[in-house]
Amino acid sequence: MDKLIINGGQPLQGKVRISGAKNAALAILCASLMAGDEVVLENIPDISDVRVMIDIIKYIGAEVNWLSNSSLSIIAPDVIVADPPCALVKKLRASNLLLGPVLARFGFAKVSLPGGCNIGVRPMDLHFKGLAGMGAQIRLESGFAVGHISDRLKGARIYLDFPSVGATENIMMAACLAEGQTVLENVAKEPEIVDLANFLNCLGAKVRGAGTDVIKVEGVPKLGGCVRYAVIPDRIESGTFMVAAAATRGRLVLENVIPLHVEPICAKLREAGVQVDEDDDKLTVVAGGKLNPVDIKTMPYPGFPTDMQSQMMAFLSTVEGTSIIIENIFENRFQIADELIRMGANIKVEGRMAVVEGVAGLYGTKVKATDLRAGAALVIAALMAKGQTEIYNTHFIDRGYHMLEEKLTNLGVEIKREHCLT
Ligand SMILES: CC(=O)N[C@H]1[C@@H](OP(=O)(O)OP(=O)(O)OC[C@H]2O[C@@H](n3ccc(=O)[nH]c3=O)[C@H](O)[C@@H]2O)O[C@H](CO)[C@@H](O)[C@@H]1O
Ligand SMILES: C=C(OP(=O)(O)O)C(=O)O
Repeated sequence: MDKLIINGGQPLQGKVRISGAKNAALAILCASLMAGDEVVLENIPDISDVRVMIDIIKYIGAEVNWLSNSSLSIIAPDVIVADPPCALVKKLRASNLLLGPVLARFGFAKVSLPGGCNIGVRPMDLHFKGLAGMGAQIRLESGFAVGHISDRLKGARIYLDFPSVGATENIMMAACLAEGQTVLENVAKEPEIVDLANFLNCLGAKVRGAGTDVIKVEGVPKLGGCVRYAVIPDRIESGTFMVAAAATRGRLVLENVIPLHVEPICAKLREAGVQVDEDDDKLTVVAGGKLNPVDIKTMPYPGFPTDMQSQMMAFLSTVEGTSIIIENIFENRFQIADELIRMGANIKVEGRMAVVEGVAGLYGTKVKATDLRAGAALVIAALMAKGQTEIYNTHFIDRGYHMLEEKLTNLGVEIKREHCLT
């Protein structure tokens, strides 16, 4: 176990380069199992979720080699081990994305129900409904999702009751190898879905409409390889640094960003009185003077992302006035409030609503991350706080932030990591 020790109170100043998107990279790693030839992926973040996913796909039989600290070569096998070990699968949420590709390519899959952060109930009913709609026999057996297909999946019309990111991805991937056309309605529109669709098309799939409510996939018998595919920048890492700059009343230039993907975050920061300027793949965030409280409701993209809610809560805890946050996606994402309260914040949680009364400042103390974004929020709180903060459970933060300490050190932060027993 490690802890992060941060001496706060300084505005963030300087430039930071954003890494590749965790959620796009994880889905694309799963999709690589469907490739008939070598795939070279670039802009892959070297974070613990990616490392675990690589271990899983290697176990399944893929040959995976790092070509640099952010690029990988993958050669998927013809014969696989279709039941990766539960201990690995349970380490991350995105392992649920193995089901569609493995089933579609190899006809059988047995994948433990995924693990990941405890941010709420995370069923897979929509994934199962979609795959079953294409002719797969899917059942839940002692904590495993087990799927069979007798020949090839069959294209179908599938309506999602909720635009689930994972269900959209799983069904879209499987549909690439189905016979005939699949029409997926009420799908998720997140940028990671578009990135995955672009990658699949690079392998020879025929996916249209990603990024809209309806995705149409014309199935092909097999997919090829891809000489080079660069994953999009991480919009949640971008948002985290933007909010950290605002929270510390700093001045930060973010490089390797797609401004459109962070528009919901830019909009809320501007509403709070933070200056956000866009220029191609760069964003400049400048905060100072009096800021305004804002209300936030998390929604599927292009709404405000649930993965940025905790970081905004940390920021708003020192903005004078009352901010209201409504969490519509994951019911346990307010666990962070207790830790912020330890640091002096004034937050009341009532079901899916949190009321944040801005205080003059936070103070450093010992706190623990309860999930990945709660960890990011505590880092932001620590950057603002007077004195020293020790953040425990850093393994959550390591799931999703590439070189966090190095990046913050370059921005003038005093931060170090120490091994600890708890
Ligand atoms: C690896 C990855 O990409 N993770 C992201 C993905 O998670 P994930 O793909 O798990 O999130 P979903 O979009 O599927 O979940 C959203 C909501 O749908 C519900 N649901 C989902 C599937 C299902 O079969 N049945 C069902 O009821 C969930 O309980 C949740 O309330 O999207 C979330 C929502 O933007 C993000 O917070 C996660 O960072
Ligand atoms: C919830 C998240 O990820 P996952 O779905 O991988 O748990 C996240 O990235 O904030």
